[in-house]
Amino acid sequence: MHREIDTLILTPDDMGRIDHDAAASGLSSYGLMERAGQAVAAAALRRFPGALRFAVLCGPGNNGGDGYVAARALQEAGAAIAVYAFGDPATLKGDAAEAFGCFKGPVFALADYAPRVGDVVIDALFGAGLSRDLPETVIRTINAVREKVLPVLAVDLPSGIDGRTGQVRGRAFEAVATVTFMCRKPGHVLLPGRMLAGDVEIFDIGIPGRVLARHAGHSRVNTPALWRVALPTETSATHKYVRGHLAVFSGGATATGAARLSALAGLRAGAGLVTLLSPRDALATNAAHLTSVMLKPLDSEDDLAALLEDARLKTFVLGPGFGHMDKARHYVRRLAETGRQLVLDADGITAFRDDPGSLFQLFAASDTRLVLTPHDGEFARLFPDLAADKGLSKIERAQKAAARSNAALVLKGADTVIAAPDGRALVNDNASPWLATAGSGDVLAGIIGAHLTQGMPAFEAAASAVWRHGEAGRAAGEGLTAEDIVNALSGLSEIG
Ligand SMILES: NC(=O)C1=CN([C@@H]2O[C@H](COP(=O)(O)OP(=O)(O)OC[C@H]3O[C@@H](n4cnc5c(N)ncnc54)[C@H](O)[C@@H]3O)[C@@H](O)[C@H]2O)[C@@H](O)CC1
Ligand SMILES: Nc1ncnc2c1ncn2[C@@H]1O[C@H](COP(=O)(O)OP(=O)(O)O)[C@@H](O)[C@H]1O
Ligand SMILES: [K+]
Repeated sequence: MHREIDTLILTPDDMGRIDHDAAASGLSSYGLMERAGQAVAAAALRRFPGALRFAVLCGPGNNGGDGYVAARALQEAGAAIAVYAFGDPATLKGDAAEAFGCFKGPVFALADYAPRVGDVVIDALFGAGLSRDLPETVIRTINAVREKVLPVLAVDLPSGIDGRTGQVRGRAFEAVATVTFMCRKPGHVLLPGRMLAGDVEIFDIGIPGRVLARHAGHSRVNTPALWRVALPTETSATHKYVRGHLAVFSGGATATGAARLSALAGLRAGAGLVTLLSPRDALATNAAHLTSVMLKPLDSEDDLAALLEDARLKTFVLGPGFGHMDKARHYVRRLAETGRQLVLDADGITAFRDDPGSLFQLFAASDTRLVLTPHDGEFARLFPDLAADKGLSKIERAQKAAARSNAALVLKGADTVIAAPDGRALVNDNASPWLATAGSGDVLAGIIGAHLTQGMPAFEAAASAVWRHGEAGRAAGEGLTAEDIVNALSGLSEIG
């Protein structure tokens, strides 16, 4: 069953406020730590029944406190353990000091840990509180553990991952699995953190949902439950114009493939009709490759103006293989001024690199009608300051860009983030690495266009399209081409 907290992404700051609030409402904070440590021990025993020894590495804060609880629980279960501390455990405070006090056994200095084959490492050095690059002693330990290729179970986050951004602070453990508490943090879903965390187990340590909800921001993992209600419903009264008419701009004679991929994807993703708008010099090439997609000549702004007299044409995709920067800008202006919805991708984005503000201005005063689908390189062309700000997480970067452009923003990659101007953000996690193939982004643009033209709001259209693109990539399997992603779209079982 879907539970709201399974999709929430909370920053370490959110989590700090939640802890504080939970304590203020009478919940024992040591009780939370006790349950956290017990969950870690249970995961360790379940995952590593053949461990010769659990090396529990404990840090100077509450993450270390969880480690001492886990060490005690493992000891009580009869497992062999060895506990190593970074810093003097006598200086621990609060709950962590209590957890240390309850552990009866020797604690050695971290620098003395010599990893040996058969060890399973429980990494309780740093979690949400990591605030700067790791100290040298810890880096040496991580290197020694990695050298011996020992399995690591991380508590909350692998040490070295910044929980807010997913970036590595100097060096990080690579965990087989990570046990975290209540909700995922950005560090579990954004790269490279996601790769280094392994399987993420989310354990409920008993913080009430109402306390979580009070401090939860607008970030979620992209799942169908979040947009399923906005999906178009098929009834027997459906006809092709109800399902919308999507138009895709083709590039010139030598660059037509990308737009055809978008167009075909649009049709498979449910647009009732799709028309490819093609320069005359590319008509013959396009015609030779198209059957169900319709074809119309279009060479100039005047041609476009005539076309736009048909009010049923509400949704456009511009960018894949388009080529002409001036034309792109002029066409986009026309589309904006006549109230059309637009997916702007690839060359369509690059066309505004010298004056991104002019693009944002065109779509500023309305509901969200623009979807921007940049990869990192294209993003930097429209939002150079945000791209350069290394202090921002990918989620924050996308949120700021969406607000500035009044667009639904799809910041692509293996950890695609979809953001809305009102601050909502979804991180996608169902994409297979095989999606990194030429034309894959063109397919995505077509799916988004199809969802828009069927009446979904921009943010939901984009989020559901990214998810379907991911599912289609999985279904198509290893070695897929962009054509395979398109074909897999129609074979997908009902969403979610
Ligand atoms: N509700 C929750 O969120 C709960 C959190 N718990 C645990 O508490 C952890 C967070 O605890 P803390 O906020 O104490 O944070 P951490 O234990 O992650 O680390 C904080 C300590 O490390 C120091 N520090 C930070 N970066 C350092 C660096 N680069 N070099 C040297 N020292 C550094 C800080 O000064 C502080 O003493 C979570 O990750 C989780 O494991 C659990 O106890 C259960 C409840
Ligand atoms: N390593 C990866 N894992 C999963 N998805 C990826 C990966 N790399 C790229 N993608 C996805 O593949 C698509 C590539 O789009 P894009 O960069 O525009 O490429 P192209 O222009 O070749 O179509 C995007 O949807 C992106 O999110
Ligand atoms: K940790």
